[in-house]
Amino acid sequence: ALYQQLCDLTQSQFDFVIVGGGTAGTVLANRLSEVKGFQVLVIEAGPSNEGVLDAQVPLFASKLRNSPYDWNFTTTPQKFGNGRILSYARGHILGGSSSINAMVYTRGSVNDYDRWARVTGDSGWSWDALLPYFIKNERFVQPTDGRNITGEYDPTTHSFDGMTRVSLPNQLQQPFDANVFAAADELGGNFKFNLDMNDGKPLGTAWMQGTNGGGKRSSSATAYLTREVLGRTNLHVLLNTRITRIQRSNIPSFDGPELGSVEAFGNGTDSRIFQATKEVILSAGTIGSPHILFHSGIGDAQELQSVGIRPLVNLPSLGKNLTDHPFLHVYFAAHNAEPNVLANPTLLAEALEQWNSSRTGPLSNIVNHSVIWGRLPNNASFDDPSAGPTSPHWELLPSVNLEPRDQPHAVAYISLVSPASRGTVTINSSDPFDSPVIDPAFFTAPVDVAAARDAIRNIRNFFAAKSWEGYIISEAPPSAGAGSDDELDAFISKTFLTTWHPVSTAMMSPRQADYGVVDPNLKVKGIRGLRIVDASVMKPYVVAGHVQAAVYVIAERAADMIKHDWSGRAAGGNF
Ligand SMILES: Cc1cc2nc3c(=O)[nH]c(=O)nc-3n(C[C@H](O)[C@H](O)[C@H](O)COP(=O)(O)OP(=O)(O)OC[C@H]3O[C@@H](n4cnc5c(N)ncnc54)[C@H](O)[C@@H]3O)c2cc1C
Repeated sequence: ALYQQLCDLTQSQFDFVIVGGGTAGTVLANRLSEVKGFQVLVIEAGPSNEGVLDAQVPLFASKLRNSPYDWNFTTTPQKFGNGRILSYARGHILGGSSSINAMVYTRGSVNDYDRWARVTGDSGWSWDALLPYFIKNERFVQPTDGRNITGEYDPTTHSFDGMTRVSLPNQLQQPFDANVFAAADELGGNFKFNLDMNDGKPLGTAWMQGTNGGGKRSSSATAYLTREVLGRTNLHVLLNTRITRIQRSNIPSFDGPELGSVEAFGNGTDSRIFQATKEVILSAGTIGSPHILFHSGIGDAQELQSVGIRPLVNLPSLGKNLTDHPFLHVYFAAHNAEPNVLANPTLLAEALEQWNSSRTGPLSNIVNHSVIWGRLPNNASFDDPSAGPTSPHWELLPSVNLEPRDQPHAVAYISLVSPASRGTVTINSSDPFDSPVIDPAFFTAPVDVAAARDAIRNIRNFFAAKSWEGYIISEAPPSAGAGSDDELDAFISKTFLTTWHPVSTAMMSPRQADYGVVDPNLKVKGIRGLRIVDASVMKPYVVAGHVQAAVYVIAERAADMIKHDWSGRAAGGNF
């Protein structure tokens, strides 16, 4: 059942209490409640995703940022950005960030996951071992324009009966899309055509795939918490309720949790304690999970004491290793560029009518229709921060005319997907309602600056291809004319943003390691009965791609681990 507010739920004790109904939390809610003997509670701070148009129409995704469906965090002043502060979106809605994200679906590379397996000592985190979970998660569907998509993807890479809808662009944007692939064929090399970027070897130019199906966003809420799932009598989803702390359980139990209760606050002043008899599972995300743990006395003991929190478990790695992908925009003035639907009220009204009636047209698309993944040259004078030769250093996302600018334009969004910089999440007060202090420390590793320069030079080469003659006029401000390393660095420093992919603040480490936050089974070190299942556990290497697919497989695998650990012990267990 779905409860809109704290006072609607009378039951206080459950087998599992999942904190955060986001991308990972809703997967767990679905999978754990498949076991009829498990009583499962999910607590989400945000409201329902039902009826939120901006969370349904793919091209409206950007309207969800700086809205009530966003936690509206900001970063600390960024050193490389001359003190600039960035807004740092995180989903505050059922489905979490999967309900507000840009819907790009990329799995990452074979090397990314094989590195996780190597550094955690658990082969279950390798690409081959996780492949069944990608398959379990994905449901590939046809685009809504009904075109023949042969040659735009490799069907053998995909699953057609999983949960999260994945598709190709629902309507092509011509001549832009055709030009992208003509330029890729013309230039080859870094840009050569790749039939499917999701087969573990993403390098090259590929058609974009997104978590939208039937012309609508497919979030973890729409895919995993369907009406039928919400109808299960053993699943309870509580909205608009914020968890501030995890505490010692007052239920005496030999194999039950040590920290088995959570402190919950509703939208008013009402508060309650919920008890888990088996496990509390933190799925509050890369920012939310460490934030709750700090206020529960878990983290670096000295840092906690300095803000007046009594330490319970000393875990110095918590909140460290924040890893994110910096983001840049490079603009090119363009002739005949396809119109900006979002900026023209007449076109927007027509497009919305089309979307309402058939889920087709420009609003049914995610922002990008294609993507280019590339690597720094082999002779680069830095230690390679990537996971290996199948992992890109940068991603170029060619797009057209989607931002309010004076001139029609093409734009390349650049994401640096194998960064070496590491930041932190900390707290500066003992009040759990105060925002955490977020420092992604972008570009503090020089190799990240080198990768950004290389990406900018590559997108210039790409748009200089003959295939763009008559379309691209010239590079536009603010990057136009920045040629030397120093000039490029100045442009990067003035303009970089985030791709909103923070991970690793509660990283995995081998079971016996005295660093790290969770073991390879995602159990918090030094505490019984507490797991973390979300993007924060990625061993301090983000996948070289957009991260939601990785979060889905982490959650799917975690659900199997949890079922396995409690199988036979679930009252009336039913597998
Ligand atoms: C604007 C944006 C664009 C993105 N674009 C893409 C993209 O195109 N492709 C891609 O692959 N990835 C993208 N990402 C990243 C991806 O969506 C996230 O990495 C992923 O969804 C994170 O999943 P999670 O389960 O770790 O956290 P989330 O999905 O963020 O879930 C955490 C949940 O916990 C809840 N919560 C937090 N604190 C509390 C608390 N104290 N009490 C109760 N509930 C709490 C939150 O409200 C949220 O619902 C984007 C992210 C953002 C924000």
